[in-house]
Amino acid sequence: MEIFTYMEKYDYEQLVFCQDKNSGLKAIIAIHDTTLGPALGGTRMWTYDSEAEAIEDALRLAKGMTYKNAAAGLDLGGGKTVIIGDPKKDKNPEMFRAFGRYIQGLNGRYITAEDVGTTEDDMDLIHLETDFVTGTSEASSSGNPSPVTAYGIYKGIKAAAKEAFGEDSVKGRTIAIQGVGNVAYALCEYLHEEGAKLIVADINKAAVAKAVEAFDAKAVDPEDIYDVDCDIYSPCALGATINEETIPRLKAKVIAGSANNQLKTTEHGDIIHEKGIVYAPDYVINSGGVINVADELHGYNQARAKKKVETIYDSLNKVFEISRRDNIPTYVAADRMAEERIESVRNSRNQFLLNNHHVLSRR
Ligand SMILES: NC(=O)C1=CN([C@@H]2O[C@H](COP(=O)(O)OP(=O)(O)OC[C@H]3O[C@@H](n4cnc5c(N)ncnc54)[C@H](O)[C@@H]3O)[C@@H](O)[C@H]2O)C=CC1
Ligand SMILES: CC(C)CC(=O)C(=O)O
Repeated sequence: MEIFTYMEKYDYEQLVFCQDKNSGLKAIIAIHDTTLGPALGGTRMWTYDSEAEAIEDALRLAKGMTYKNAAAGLDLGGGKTVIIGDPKKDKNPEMFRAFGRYIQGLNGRYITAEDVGTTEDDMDLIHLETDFVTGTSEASSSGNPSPVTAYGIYKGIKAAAKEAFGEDSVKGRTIAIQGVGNVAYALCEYLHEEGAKLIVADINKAAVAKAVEAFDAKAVDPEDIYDVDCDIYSPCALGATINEETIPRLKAKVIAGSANNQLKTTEHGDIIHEKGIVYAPDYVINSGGVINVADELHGYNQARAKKKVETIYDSLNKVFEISRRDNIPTYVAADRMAEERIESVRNSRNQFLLNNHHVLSRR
């Protein structure tokens, strides 16, 4: 990958490589766009096959955050970090403290949070070095975002069910859930409570066993989740599972889950649109977590955050309406919504304004 060519093509602002030999830290912070405000996005720790794969993941995830934060109506830009390593084996406190110092060095251009492979404890370690971190265990913090993300996914599944089946109840619907980690386990609780029939798959057998036991879910092998008879497919593991290989196998009328970057390419979004599948754009339906942690920046209020998360239902209705009206795929409708908001703010910032950080104010 020609990195500058790629950054220029998709308008990335900054890519930061962080290395600390002492702790083994190898992290990449990608900042996509800060038109709406500082870039907020989680830190993912994952075993990548190559450095190129890690860079690509950081870039794609950061751009997704720009659109997610814009579509959610937050005054925040988009960024994301990936730490290269196995979260089960390679973590140590010094690693997260070193990472915290790199974040501090960005002086507020980037604010981090949890994502796959990182925890509240990791955020606490980062917090020893910087205030530009959310989702810590402090009483004033919003804590782990996953349960709130799950609540937003539940509301979003209901909006998508209404679009596809004419009613938003999931009672009696069969829902195939890929990955039963932090978000999906909490999601299963909501769906089970309302009477949905659940089919689950995960590469972690213990996670599957827990869901089978708690929600009377049916378990299938990870590779078989695309073939099951279901009304709704809910991708809640990693991205790119909607692709040329899986689309012909999917029987669901709705795709709605928490994973980021679910479409392998935009072409796959076009194909599912043509097939009449209702796709809830990933960054709209999974914005509950970021809405929750962003609330912290104004002094966390749980009730206020929950109320805002519930607007995911209305945002998706708006996306479906635009998609129907203009006969465009839902991912295009969502992109338009997000881009219009960013553009309008960009255009309204066309006058010079002296602020605390401007070179003139140092005189
Ligand atoms: N945690 C949050 O608040 C948010 C999470 N997301 C996204 O939602 C997804 C899930 O996040 P979490 O639940 O926090 O992560 P997690 O790591 O707790 O759960 C992911 C689960 O997927 C499983 N998995 C991985 N590869 C798989 C495969 N090929 N087939 C089946 N299962 C597989 C893992 O074993 C794990 O149990 C991620 O894509 C994340 O980026 C998006 C927004 C917010
Ligand atoms: C986990 C969230 C708090 C932020 C994020 O990175 C996301 O929504 O993907």
